[in-house]
Amino acid sequence: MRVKFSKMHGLGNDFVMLDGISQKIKLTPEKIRRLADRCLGVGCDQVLLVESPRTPEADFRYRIFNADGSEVENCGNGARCFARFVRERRLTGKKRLRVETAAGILLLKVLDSDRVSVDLGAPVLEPEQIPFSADRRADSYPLEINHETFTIGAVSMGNPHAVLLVEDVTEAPVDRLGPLLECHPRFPQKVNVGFLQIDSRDEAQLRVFERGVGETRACGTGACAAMVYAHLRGLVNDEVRIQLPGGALTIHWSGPGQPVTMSGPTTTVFHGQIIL
Ligand SMILES: N[C@@H](CCC[C@H](N)C(=O)O)C(=O)O
Repeated sequence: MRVKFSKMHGLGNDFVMLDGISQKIKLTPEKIRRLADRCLGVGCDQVLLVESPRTPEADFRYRIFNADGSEVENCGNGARCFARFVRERRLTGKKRLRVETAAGILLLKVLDSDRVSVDLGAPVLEPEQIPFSADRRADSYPLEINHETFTIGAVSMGNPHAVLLVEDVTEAPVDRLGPLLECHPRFPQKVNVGFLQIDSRDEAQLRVFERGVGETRACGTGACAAMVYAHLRGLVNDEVRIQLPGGALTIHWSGPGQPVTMSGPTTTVFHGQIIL
């Protein structure tokens, strides 16, 4: 099967974008792993597949696959690239889009200069819905890893996130703790792990070890989860500029029950074809 794709990225979090409306595409975990492989395929953190919606309220459905082949619920940087992709591929001319994901409907607004803003809805904080094993909901939780206790925040932005506060993000033990936390038994569906340094009430820095990928240059839902945790702890204002290794995102959240919005850039790198 010969498939057309676009290679895109949001702050260096990179994607192979597939139009599953104009072409018939049958993906398997093995094909996804090959597409994502940086030596044997195109190379990316996530493969994103655009399909027709299953509900009349949405313009499109988009499905998200991590580089390890697993299908996941949400991807913030991917949502921004999706909005640009469907317009570039002339699948729509709309600047406001409603897109169906496994996590529900996202509202996207195409702004000027290739920027897109995403309304990801309200964060989920109830442990069993994250899912995270805890007796009751709390702003932070003690978590034991190899006989050491860490304090974490647990938030779902449609997909699960753990957030740890660190003094210095450049020195954060991302490579050591990331894989241990990703597969921690208290997160039965595994978890994305964010290491957050607060610089002021309006600025922070973040590195994310992504479930099913490893450390990426940026994680949109990770930045939203980090904002939610910092806000719950009373450390930041309602709007924060979060600096990730690949660049900055602006995140807005005014508190529990309110939607989180994220805005940031999108880049198209090249278009190609591959035999899958
Ligand atoms: N890069 C993403 C998140 C992609 C999915 C994540 N790895 C998961 O397994 O939930 C983003 O920008 O949000």
